Amino acid sequence: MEDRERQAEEERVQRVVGEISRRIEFLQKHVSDVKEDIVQIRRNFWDDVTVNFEDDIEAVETYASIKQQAEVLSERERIHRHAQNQLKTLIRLQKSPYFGRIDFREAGERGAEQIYLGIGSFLDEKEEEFLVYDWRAPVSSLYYDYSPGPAEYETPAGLIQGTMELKRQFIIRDGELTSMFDTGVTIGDELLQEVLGKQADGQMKSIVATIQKEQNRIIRNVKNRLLIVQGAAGSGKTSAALQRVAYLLYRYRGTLQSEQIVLFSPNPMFNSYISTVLPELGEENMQQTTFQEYVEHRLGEEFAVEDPFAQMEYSYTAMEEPGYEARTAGIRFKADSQWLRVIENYVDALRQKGMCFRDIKFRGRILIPASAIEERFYGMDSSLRIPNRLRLVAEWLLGELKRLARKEISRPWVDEAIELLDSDEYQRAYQHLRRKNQFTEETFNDFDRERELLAVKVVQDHFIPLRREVKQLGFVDHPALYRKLFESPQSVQPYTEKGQLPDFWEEICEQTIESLEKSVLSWEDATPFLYLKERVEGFQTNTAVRHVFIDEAQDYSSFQFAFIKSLFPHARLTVLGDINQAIYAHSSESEDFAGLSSLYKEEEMERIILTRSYRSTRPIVEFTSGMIAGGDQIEPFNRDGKTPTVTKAADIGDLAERISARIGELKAAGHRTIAVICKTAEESREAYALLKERVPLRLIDKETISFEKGIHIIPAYLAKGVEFDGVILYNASREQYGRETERKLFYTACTRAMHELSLFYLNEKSPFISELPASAYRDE
Ligand SMILES: Nc1ncnc2c1ncn2[C@@H]1O[C@H](COP(=O)(O)OP(=O)(O)OP(=O)(O)O)[C@@H](O)[C@H]1O
Repeated sequence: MEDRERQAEEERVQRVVGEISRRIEFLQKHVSDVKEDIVQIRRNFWDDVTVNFEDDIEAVETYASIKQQAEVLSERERIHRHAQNQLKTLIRLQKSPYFGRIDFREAGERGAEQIYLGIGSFLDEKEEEFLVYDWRAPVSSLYYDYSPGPAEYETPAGLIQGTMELKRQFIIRDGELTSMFDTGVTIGDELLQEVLGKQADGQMKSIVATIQKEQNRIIRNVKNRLLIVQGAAGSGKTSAALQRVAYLLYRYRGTLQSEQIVLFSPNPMFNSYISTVLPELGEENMQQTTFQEYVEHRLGEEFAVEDPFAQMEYSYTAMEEPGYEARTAGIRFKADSQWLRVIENYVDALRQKGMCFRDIKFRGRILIPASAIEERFYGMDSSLRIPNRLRLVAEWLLGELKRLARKEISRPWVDEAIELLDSDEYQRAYQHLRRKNQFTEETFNDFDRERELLAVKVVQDHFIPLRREVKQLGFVDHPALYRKLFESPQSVQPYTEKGQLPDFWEEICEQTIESLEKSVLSWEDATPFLYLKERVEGFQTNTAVRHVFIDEAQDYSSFQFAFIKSLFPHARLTVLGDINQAIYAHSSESEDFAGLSSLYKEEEMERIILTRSYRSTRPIVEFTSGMIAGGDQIEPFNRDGKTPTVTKAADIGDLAERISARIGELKAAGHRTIAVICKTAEESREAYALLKERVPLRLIDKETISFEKGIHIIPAYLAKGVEFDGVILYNASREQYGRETERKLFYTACTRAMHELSLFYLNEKSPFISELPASAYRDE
């Protein structure tokens, strides 16, 4: 019976692959014909349009004819693009047309329908029968949500109920069926075992064939404005997020484009790590950015902005430096929604008084003093919103500049500038006068007129940057506005609720002023400063974006969430995070990202918790979950492996010796991606200097943008979100990981390991290890 089933499935695979091959052949011919058409149209473009500009009517006809021809071309190009995308999907389907089958009998029907699932749909030649269903089709959700028995799925037309009679999985490689198994409750432990047991190759993979039920809820959620996913390390948050992007693009095809989806990633390297998942699924990548990149882009060049990694480096290395406690308290306070309210209250108060303006200067002279701008601003009706008032002030300033430009013409510098003009400019002025018939034929008079014309031009040119500045509201002194909040410890009092301020406030003010004076914006000030600027100028929102994804969301502050929400007012938000990996000094402390969820109504949001961890072997999960509160809730996927090792090194030379030997062992065991994880960039550089003579390795820093297989040295905070076959903790000593604030960083580092985890240390091992039961690791 089993053999017969298998034979039938093999035959079906052959038949479907055969049909796909025929379709590919047909489509290739079609693509090449269309391409030929496009080449022809481009070549003969001007032959096929009638160009005649003799009079207005002819010109209109010419325009219409060009437009029509351009439309024909763009239609052919669209067909070409579409056919090529189809071709790409078919080529992938040809290798592996499907990965699953369900037999589903709808209630009231006699027979069951066989539904085969793959990465895209494929119809038979007559376009009547689905030989393969897209994994995102409504019926496909049965596969992910149910085991054989009663089952139901939602369609746009309503709920469909019935019975699933069979659920089967296939592995098809290069068009051949290599294995198949009928599965029960979860989706094929066998298949998952196989997938998870593989070596990493430096790129994240799609999980389409083995999506788990909980993950499917994340992928298919379309009801809520805010979806919060709290999931253990390695529980598939990023994987589910990317599958979700693919799902949304399918479900809303025709109305949703990939550019309307934005993903905030933890660092630039992460972008490269995940970049192949969507193309593998036949979709284009969404927009990817980091929050830092976004902030810097919006801030322009007003300040040198400290980057978040420099702040992190400070947090983990400067504990003994003076001012550390104050700065840390400042980082936390400025990330909180309390600080957001202070800024809101401050902006409200600015309607009455306190705005800061800059003098408008020209060649070292003040043309319009800040006081005049202020007078104008506060002379307006105070019920007008600040951004509207600023627009009116700008208009007034442009008028003033026009008036002042006329006065400027008689100044001596203008003569000098005219002297420096090249002959073309003279020629143009001369032509201009001629055209306007302003020549009088009296040489002296003409000379004066020419000089006047050139003077007007010179002044206008020199005023261009001033006018631009005014249009961009450059007369508002934002740094001074922000600075005023810190001028004295009392400055901020009127805007706080119940006068609440953090410890060390006086020192925080001093530190902030010191940094602003150097025109450096600390990372903790970057978002608040930008928020203040946007509130004053009027928020420049992005209304085109429909979905925003925030990965590693535990590293965002309440302030940053509020900012993102204001930036994308029409977007739905999917945030994915793990509170146990919150490694920034300002990180969210609560599981449901309280700062964020308070911005939404309860009925607008959904929370999903993922507790199953897929990345690491059972012994690694048992080791790492022991370090964190609530770790007993984390359920390892049952994959066996070696117990983590903890090795003491006698001295730094011995450490290098042992680590290079372990790298050799890991390589010999077939591991392709290996990371030596350090606490900071500083320690990574040290480790690199020590190891580079012994083993070829690559030092990863915050500038690194590509992720590849090989051996890496990497600071823990940059290893966020990525994974390695083998992880070596460079120095898991008490000195490096002894403070409570370092626990989550340590946990994040250890949870990057898929198959093997080795920890080394000098002197005394970290208490996060010694607290664990002795059976969780092997002392060496
Ligand atoms: N359903 C699944 N089928 C196969 N592999 C899976 C599945 N879910 C997760 N994985 C694998 O588990 C690993 C971890 O997934 P992912 O990086 O998405 O987890 P994460 O929750 O984002 O982790 P972290 O918080 O530690 O960054 C990846 O190798 C991924 O391919």
